Amino acid sequence: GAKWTYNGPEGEHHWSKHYPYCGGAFQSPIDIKSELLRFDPTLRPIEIQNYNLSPNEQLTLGNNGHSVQISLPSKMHISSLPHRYTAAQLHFHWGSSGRPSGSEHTVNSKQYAAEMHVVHFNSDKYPNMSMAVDKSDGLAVLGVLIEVGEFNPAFEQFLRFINGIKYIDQRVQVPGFNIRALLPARLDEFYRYDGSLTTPPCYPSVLWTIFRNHVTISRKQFLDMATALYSSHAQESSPVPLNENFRKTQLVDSRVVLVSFKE
Ligand SMILES: NS(=O)(=O)c1cc(-c2ccccc2)cc(-c2ccccc2)c1
Ligand SMILES: [Zn+2]
Repeated sequence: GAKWTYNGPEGEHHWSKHYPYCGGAFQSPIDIKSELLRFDPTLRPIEIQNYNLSPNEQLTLGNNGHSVQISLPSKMHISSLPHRYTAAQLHFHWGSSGRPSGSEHTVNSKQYAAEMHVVHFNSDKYPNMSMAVDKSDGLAVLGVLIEVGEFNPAFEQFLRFINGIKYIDQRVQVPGFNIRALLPARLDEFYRYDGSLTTPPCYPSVLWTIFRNHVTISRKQFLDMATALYSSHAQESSPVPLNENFRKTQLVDSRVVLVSFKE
């Protein structure tokens, strides 16, 4: 995509020059602070369909220069929201080998090692992702906070291929696996707020669901993700490591964060 980075002259403080929404309201990520929270008894558990993919299905694992992403089949969707939200892709944000804190959302100022985003679009109202991406009810993203701890076999299903996508625009096909296994056990405990894409063009089009409980990956798995990738092309003489790909937390203004749990 167009040139933007997380640091330097095209870093996040300059995004709004080419992407005006990045300087606007309803921006993500945010620091989820206790004093912002309001329990909402009407929040239903997240219900997902067709996340358990067969190994006979192929998924595209790619390096887009800003993150590692996995394309998702359109049979995967969220069925518990007011409209059907169909899966498009999932990707990650992480720190670096020297700084194992690279989540985008923080909880009472605690930053996690990394964060996964599963991006869906409102397929009831829009024919495809491109038509949905800039509409206020266009996208629903599931956010999972990631800590370093126990080894996570589900993450291994794609991490074992990561050396095939070291450089920008490289892609490999990987066998399908149970994407549900990447999520925490409890899909009924989450934070909910209206926000935006956390990358340019920063459209305020995202219904955010951040699960309360984090998942863990091992230190080696974290290092694989945080040190394997470059945002430069394969033949470039000076490779540019792809890490610290998280946006800083944004102003909440008068937004409230709803929670589905009481204590
Ligand atoms: N972080 S995010 O969830 O807000 C996000 C969503 C989408 C997104 C994806 C499909 C449709 C619509 C929006 C793309 C990115 C992205 C990450 C790295 C590089 C470029 C773009 C990030
Ligand atoms: Zn993201």
